Amino acid sequence: MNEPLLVLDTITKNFGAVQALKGVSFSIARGEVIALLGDNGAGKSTLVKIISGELEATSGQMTFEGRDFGPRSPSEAKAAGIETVYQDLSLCTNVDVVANFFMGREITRSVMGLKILDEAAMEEQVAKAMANAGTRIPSLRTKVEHLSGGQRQAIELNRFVHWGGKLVLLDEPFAALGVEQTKRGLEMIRQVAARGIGVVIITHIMQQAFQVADRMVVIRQGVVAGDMPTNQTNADAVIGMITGEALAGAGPATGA
Ligand SMILES: Nc1ncnc2c1ncn2[C@@H]1O[C@H](COP(=O)(O)OP(=O)(O)OP(=O)(O)O)[C@@H](O)[C@H]1O
Repeated sequence: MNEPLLVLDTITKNFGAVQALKGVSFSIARGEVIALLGDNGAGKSTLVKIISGELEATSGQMTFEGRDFGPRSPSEAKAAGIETVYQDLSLCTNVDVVANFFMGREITRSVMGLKILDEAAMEEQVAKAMANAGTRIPSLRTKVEHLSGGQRQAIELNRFVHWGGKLVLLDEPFAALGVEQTKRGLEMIRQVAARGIGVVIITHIMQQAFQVADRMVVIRQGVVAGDMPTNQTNADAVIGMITGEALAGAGPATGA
């Protein structure tokens, strides 16, 4: 049962002459939150896109739940339970929360031989999912365009969990959010992980990484420059790994 959720083994990615990833290996356990850190251009987004099926690796292997994994499209990754959650890019803003939750998976019932949407049943399921996650939205019939960035993110994460997601990828999820919404977002990530879901979060904000992650993986110039449990490192050591000025294997943490 202790097998990792996702294993990356010597992943490379070339864009023409640019070697964006030069052999990246690490793994993610169920229920683990990994902060993926690195300077601009280090290769973080490329890596996340390979996991989510938006890009194909040039070489290397991945296994997901012990099986070979190499999604050729985001929908293949999604079918396996892996998804990137964007703040609002994948929500339809001109329809309400319930419609977004069920997009493509609507519950229908039959009335005189005609299939119609079972709005009441759908609303009940969304309300339950939101309540379980402690997310409060004034009305589930509100169009998403009237909701805040934080609320939209909460809807996306709830939807992911509800439909059996196993590994969620978040690329700078709080870039456009205020302090309070960021705090709630970080709490929500911990709740998602507590359900056994793996989480990979790209962030440039060290404090967020230390607040939410179990492990830090630092990418520098396309290779893993550091991979350590959060409680065994500190901000100075991580910054050193990001910039390449680290004393290799920077000693034990003295506090973040
Ligand atoms: N589609 C592409 N075509 C060509 N080069 C690319 C492409 N995507 C990324 N790169 C290059 O690959 C390298 C890694 O980029 P990537 O976006 O993965 O970095 P990142 O760590 O996510 O950076 P940032 O924090 O700035 O988003 C960079 O040198 C970038 O210019």
